[in-house]
Amino acid sequence: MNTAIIGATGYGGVELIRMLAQHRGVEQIDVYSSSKQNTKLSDMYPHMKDLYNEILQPLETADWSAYDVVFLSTPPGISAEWSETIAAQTRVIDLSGDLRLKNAKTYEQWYQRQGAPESLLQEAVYGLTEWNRDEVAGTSLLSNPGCYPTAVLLGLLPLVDKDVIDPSNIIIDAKTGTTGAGRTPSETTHFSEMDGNFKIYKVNEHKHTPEIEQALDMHTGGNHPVTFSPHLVPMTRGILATMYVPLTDGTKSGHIEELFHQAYDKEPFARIRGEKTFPATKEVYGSNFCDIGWTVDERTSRLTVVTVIDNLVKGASGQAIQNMNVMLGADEKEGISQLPVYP
Ligand SMILES: NC(=O)C1=CN([C@@H]2O[C@H](COP(=O)(O)OP(=O)(O)OC[C@H]3O[C@@H](n4cnc5c(N)ncnc54)[C@H](OP(=O)(O)O)[C@@H]3O)[C@@H](O)[C@H]2O)C=CC1
Ligand SMILES: CC(=O)N[C@@H](CCC(=O)OP(=O)(O)O)C(=O)O
Repeated sequence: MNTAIIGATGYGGVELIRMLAQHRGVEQIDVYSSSKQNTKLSDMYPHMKDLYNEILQPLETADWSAYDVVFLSTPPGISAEWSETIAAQTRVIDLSGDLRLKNAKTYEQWYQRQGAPESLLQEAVYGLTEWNRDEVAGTSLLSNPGCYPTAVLLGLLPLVDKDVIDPSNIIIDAKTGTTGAGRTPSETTHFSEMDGNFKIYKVNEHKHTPEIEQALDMHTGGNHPVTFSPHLVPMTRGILATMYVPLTDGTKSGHIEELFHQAYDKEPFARIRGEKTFPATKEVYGSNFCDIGWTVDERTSRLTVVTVIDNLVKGASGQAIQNMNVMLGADEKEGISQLPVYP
């Protein structure tokens, strides 16, 4: 398999290389850059020295048809511009938010930029692999989910799908490490702003809100806004999402357990930790796992679901490779079955 990465100099790109390099079906990983062409990627990232020696190439002269898959690991707006050209020649996996929202107006409202062409939005398949495997297998234009939506939806979909929670009153409280913001330093994420600090940001304004709602609404058939409060914590990787949801009348905790098992017992990357057994971010660090725990509060009839992922793996590059494997009919676990790094 021949692969190419646009945006290879970013965190998502480097994480793609780490895992593609361990993929037994991948022969070539070419890297493209809009700003650092003709230098070695390992000059920027010395941890790759002598392990990955490819030179960054310019996008303009690429022959995309030479690749089985092209990954776009670029900021919003870039894949809206490039996907059409590349998708005419080969498979595309877009890690940005450009092709996730089916409604261009919703994208424009939340991302405050013009959306991708309508034809691309309709063609792109949303690749939350556990819930969309058949569609993923049949597409050549894949939109990889956002990091927060991956953590949130893997925890909620088994429940909304079977009507055991009230979808009109969902509260999501999620925490992320700073790599979620990419490699470019910013005032919000640099060391002295984050060390020993803990911040809430973009409350009710985060661009992942409509992505979460779109997926939930597809399962409920309704139109239910969610409350979403993201937080930044002083760690490099990881997301822990806590979802507070009212149970519908008569739902018992044993039924919740059964639904998680029904949804995920055969899934290689969704691990059920059980009732009152809560996962921590380090337990999935560097891996493609999403771990899930929960508890029922009988006093309030509320369910608390907790999920953890590594934002750069299951939240981005790992899930992108999982989707690539499904698209190409390879073993879904190939290249991404590393154990978490612990401690
Ligand atoms: N970090 C995370 O946890 C997650 C990230 N994502 C999404 O994945 C994408 C990549 O994220 P991440 O790697 O963290 O971001 P980074 O900021 O670390 O990297 C993005 C890369 O995009 C490239 N780029 C910038 N401008 C252009 C351009 N005009 N044309 C082509 N390439 C360009 C840059 O490389 P160069 O200058 O060399 O071209 C840069 O290295 C983003 O859309 C992000 O939102 C999704 C889920 C989780
Ligand atoms: C810490 C931090 O800033 N995290 C990012 C995570 C979003 C992301 O990377 O996802 P997209 O692919 O949807 O752009 C944020 O909150 O915007």
